[in-house]
Amino acid sequence: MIGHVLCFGEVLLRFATPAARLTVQCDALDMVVGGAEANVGAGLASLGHGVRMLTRLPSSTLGDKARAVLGAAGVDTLHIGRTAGRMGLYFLESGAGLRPSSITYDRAGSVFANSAPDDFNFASALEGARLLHLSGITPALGPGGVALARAAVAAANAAGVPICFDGNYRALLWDAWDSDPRSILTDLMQSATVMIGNHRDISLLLGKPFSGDASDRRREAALAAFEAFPKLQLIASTARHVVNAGHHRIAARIDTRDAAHQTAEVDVTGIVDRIGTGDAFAAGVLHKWLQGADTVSTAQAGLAYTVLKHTQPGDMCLIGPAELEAFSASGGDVRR
Ligand SMILES: O=C(O)C(=O)C[C@H](O)[C@H](O)COP(=O)(O)O
Repeated sequence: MIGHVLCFGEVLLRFATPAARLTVQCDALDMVVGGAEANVGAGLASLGHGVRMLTRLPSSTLGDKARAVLGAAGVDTLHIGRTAGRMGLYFLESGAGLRPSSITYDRAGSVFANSAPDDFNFASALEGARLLHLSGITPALGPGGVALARAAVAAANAAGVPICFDGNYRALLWDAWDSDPRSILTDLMQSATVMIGNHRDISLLLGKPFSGDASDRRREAALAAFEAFPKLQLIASTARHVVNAGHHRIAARIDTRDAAHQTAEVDVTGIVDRIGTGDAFAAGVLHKWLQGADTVSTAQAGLAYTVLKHTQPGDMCLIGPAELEAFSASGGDVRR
């Protein structure tokens, strides 16, 4: 495979209560395959890019299921290692109205979390790659996850492959061990060319407050990040205002060293599934970044892909390029 995006991270199974139900009210849960980096990979593959997944899965029917779903999305799964052990899981209790959804992780000791850098052939998976995508979830898994993220980044640097890093801050994971997210994430960000994250993520990284939603605050944060991280070329973020669980207002923003563009806000009502929408945003942005597009069309594609994901159940956005290009903020009637 040549010219692919390599996605590195844990693939999970999600077990979700049906719409609006509490766990205590359910006898059955819906199972889908997810995981932040896998979601970005499935989105990019659906948009027509070559994508390879680098991870490790259990040699069980659960691992088979995860690999089959990625393969069906068009992702190259040949570099996925298999070994005895457990699958990382997460449980989603679906919110409704003013009651937000909540997530319970059950992923400690998974095959991926227990892996060592030597369990992966980074150099071979990166051969011919245009980009390595990873996120702040891998180092949040514990000291072993930090070692994995560092090894992936070092291998990409050695191979001259640019890196996209999605902050994906997960307090539940960082708080579960004696972690120092600022120093770990700041160190990884030194190697990033593309950052998916907003002014609050930059605040965490730099230890400076950039609160407030005004556009100039966001620009100030972006410029501080460009100064702190020498390789960084592009920062992509969303501005999300939550009205209730089924209604958000979302804008997309792209900052480069010398330009910024923030789209108009889109009213997203009747949300079917909010999980994975950040990853869909990343996929939409990278889709255009890989084409060398300008800030305006990159922001628009990120916005369109994340808005479209809100209409789809599951973690992954499997919408193709034609529908992405045809997206209009006012929706439309049945196409026939
Ligand atoms: O939390 C994790 O570790 C996961 O990987 C599970 C989900 O697949 C992603 O969290 C989705 O992320 P969003 O696109 O930000 O909703």
